[in-house]
Amino acid sequence: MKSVSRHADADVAVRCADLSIGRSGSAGRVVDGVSFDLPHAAALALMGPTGAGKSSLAAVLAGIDQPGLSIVGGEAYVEGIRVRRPGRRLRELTYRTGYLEQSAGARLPSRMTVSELISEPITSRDRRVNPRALAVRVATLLDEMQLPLGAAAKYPYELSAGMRQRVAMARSLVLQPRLLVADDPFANLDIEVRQAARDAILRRRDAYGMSTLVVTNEPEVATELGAAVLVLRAGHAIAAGPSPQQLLWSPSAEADHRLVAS
Ligand SMILES: Nc1ncnc2c1ncn2[C@@H]1O[C@H](COP(=O)(O)OP(=O)(O)OP(=O)(O)O)[C@@H](O)[C@H]1O
Repeated sequence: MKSVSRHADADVAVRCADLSIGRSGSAGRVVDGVSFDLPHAAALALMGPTGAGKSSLAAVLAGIDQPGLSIVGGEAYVEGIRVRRPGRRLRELTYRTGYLEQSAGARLPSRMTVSELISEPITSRDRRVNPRALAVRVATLLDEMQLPLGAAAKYPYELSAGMRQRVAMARSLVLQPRLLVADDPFANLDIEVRQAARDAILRRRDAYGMSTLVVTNEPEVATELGAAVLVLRAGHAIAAGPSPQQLLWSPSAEADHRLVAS
C-alpha cells in the first residue's frame, strides 16, 4: 500500500508566484516579480551578481525576519505554508525549513558550545527533550560533517573557519527539515569536507525528499547538487534552466547582451 505523505497538502516544496520584496520607506524593489517552483527532493541554485536579491529572497522564503524588508507583491508558499503573513504557521515554517545564512559559521553565537549550538533548534522548541537522544543526534551530525566528537564541548572561537561552517550546517539540518535554504554553504570548506557537506544534503534528499534552495555563484555547486538554476539581476529573474550549462535567457537580458555585443 502506498503510504500517504504527511505533506500531501503541498504539491511542491516552494512555489513563488510573481513575488516582490520591497524595502520599507523606499519604492525600489529588492526582488521584483519572481516566479518559480521547487519540487520536492529537488534543488534550485539562485545565482547572479552582488545585490541581485538572492540572499533576501532566500531569507524571506525561510521565514527569517529581515528588518526593513517585506513581501510587497505576489505570493510564496513553502511546504504549503503561505510565507506572506504566515501568522501562527511561522513556527511550522521555520520548523520545516533549515536555514543556513551567509557566513553562518562566522556568525554563530559565541557563548554556546558546539553541542549546544547544534541542539538549540530542538531545545529552544522543546525543553523536555531526552538528553541522551539529543547527544546521539549531535554525535551523528558531527560524524557526518567530519568533525571530531571532541568538538562537541568546544566554543566557536576554538575552531577553524571551516569547522565553524560545518557546525552551522549541522545546526541547520538537526530538525530534519523538509527544505534546506543555504546561502553560500560551501564557502570556507576545503574539497573533502565540502564533499561531506554535499553528501549530507544528497542523503536527506534520497532518504526523505528534502529539497534545497542554495545561493551560490559557483556553477560547480549547482552541478554537484543536481540543481536547476535561476539567475537574478537587480531583483529580476533574467535566466533559468535545468543546469548552469542550459540557461535560457529572458528576452530583456538577451537585448542587454546584444547591446553589449554591438
Ligand atoms: N534588511 C535590508 N533592508 C534594506 N535593504 C536590504 C536589506 N537586505 C538587503 N537589502 C538590499 O537589497 C538588495 C539585495 O541584497 P541581497 O543581499 O539580497 O543581494 P545578493 O544577491 O544576495 O547579493 P550578495 O551576493 O552580495 O549577497 C541590496 O541592494 C541590499 O542593499
